[in-house]
Amino acid sequence: MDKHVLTLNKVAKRIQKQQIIHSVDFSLNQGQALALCGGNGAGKSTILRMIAGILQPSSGSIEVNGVSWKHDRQGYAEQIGYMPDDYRFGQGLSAEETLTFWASLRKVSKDRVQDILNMVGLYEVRNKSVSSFSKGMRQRLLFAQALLTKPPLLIMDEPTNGLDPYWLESFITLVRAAKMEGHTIIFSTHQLEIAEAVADHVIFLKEGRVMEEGTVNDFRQSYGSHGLQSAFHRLFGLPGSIQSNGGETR
Ligand SMILES: Nc1ncnc2c1ncn2[C@@H]1O[C@H](COP(=O)(O)OP(=O)(O)OP(=O)(O)O)[C@@H](O)[C@H]1O
Repeated sequence: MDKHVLTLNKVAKRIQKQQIIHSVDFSLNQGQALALCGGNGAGKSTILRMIAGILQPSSGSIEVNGVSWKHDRQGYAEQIGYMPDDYRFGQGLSAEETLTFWASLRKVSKDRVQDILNMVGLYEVRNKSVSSFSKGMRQRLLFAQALLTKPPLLIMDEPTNGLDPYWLESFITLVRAAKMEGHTIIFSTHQLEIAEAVADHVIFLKEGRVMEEGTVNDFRQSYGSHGLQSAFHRLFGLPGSIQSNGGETR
């Protein structure tokens, strides 16, 4: 039997009097990628922040490789890399200085910093101030820091926001390579084509509940060739939905 890298067991989150996440269960095996999809406010970031240990569930449990944040924070932190949906970088620091700072905190070698700058296409601009970077360049820097320690679990909140088509392609290649290297990946996205390109498993969330889940193939079998788009349209009631018999729009 495959060993689960990530397990969520009846995870719920209440903030003040609002139930943000209702009992969510899922697990992921090594090398698998899971996409969390859904409209604005569905609860994607909240789930990812709980997995990243930034928020604690109100009930239920989360384990990464059998380690829970509650029982072993240091051990848990070593299991994960987290790419937030937004981050305020230190003023005036270059890309290389920023990554070197994170690398020193995590005892990562300087060689790894150079390798990863190369990998995400920021090597040429490594000495430029991050404050001069575009959104897409900042996203690539955040992706680099999440992968610095080669963590077993990579958590990414809207990783492709602001990427142009070239870097979107490159991102897909990087994520596929990370999977091949054995990283397990969970990410949120509004871009269903990204989910389709890299995810093994997709979960649609609405108002903090899992509405539908399955493999990309499961969605194709249920909804036709535009499986994820059709499921999204059905769940979120957008016009122009695609019929289940093979992708004709109404
Ligand atoms: N600290 C908080 N206090 C109160 N409500 C919150 C808090 N954090 C999140 N929420 C609410 O929880 C719900 C889920 O938010 P979340 O950011 O997880 O959604 P999301 O699916 O990531 O949305 P988006 O796609 O817009 O980023 C929203 O209704 C949001 O307003």
